[in-house]
Amino acid sequence: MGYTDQRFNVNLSILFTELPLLERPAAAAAAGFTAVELWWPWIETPTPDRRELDALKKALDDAGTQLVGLNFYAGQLPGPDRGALSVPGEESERFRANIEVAADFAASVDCKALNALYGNRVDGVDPAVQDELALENLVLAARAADRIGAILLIEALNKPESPRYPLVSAPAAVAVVDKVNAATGLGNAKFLLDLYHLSMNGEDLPEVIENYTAKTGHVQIADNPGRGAPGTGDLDLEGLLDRLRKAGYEGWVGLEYKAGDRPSAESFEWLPRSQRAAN
Ligand SMILES: O=C(O)C(=O)CO
Repeated sequence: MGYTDQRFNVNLSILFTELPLLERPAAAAAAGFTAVELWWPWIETPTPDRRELDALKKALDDAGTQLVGLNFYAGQLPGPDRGALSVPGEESERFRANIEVAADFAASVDCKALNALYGNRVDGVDPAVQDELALENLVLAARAADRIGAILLIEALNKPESPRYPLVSAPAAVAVVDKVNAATGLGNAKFLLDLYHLSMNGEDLPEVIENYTAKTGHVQIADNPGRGAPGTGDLDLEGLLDRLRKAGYEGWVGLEYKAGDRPSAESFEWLPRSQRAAN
């Protein structure tokens, strides 16, 4: 048990961001990793030029890295936004325009998990209206994911850092997972269980693992406080990952932490090099 048994991947939207996007896959590979994940890399546009998509695919292929998770377009993230799909008007339209583009890109690199951030509450808009729009858009996203044999992830964030995001607990995110599956009948919507966000919310992590592992499609980690590498905070991440494994989780564990005051390549000392390549 312990870190030895896990399949780690590196989040290239939070680690290696000191490098241009197209250099990050090779940097992760040089650090010993074979799997990576990304937030939507083109925050200004849900529909980048074909050449940009091809260049990213080439960078992933040339580095020998497998993309194992991709966020749909989520507005300005990093930035004030936390998704677009529940935000009426232009942002929802941008999310819709992104669905097939993101799914086709994921298919082109054999990526099997698409993460759909829900979006912030908007002043003056009835939350029920936002939730209705969200369900419509999530159903479209789940169908697109299904078309390419992928799962659709729904993530809980943390309230202190995302005060306008409505899914700030595991039960809230899982309730949306259940609604999407009930609406599509596809069963491919899953919970993205991020131990950092949930611990920031003060949730009982062993209880969350016990209750929701069966509905979990992806896991992400960072230590708390600080969102740094394992060992920089107080979380028993090794013990929590053991619990997840015992509860039946065999999927990816995304390293979604900040390197801090050092180059990203120096932030993996907690994980022996021999355990970085996915098996
Ligand atoms: O914004 C974040 O913190 C995320 O985890 C996005 O996936």
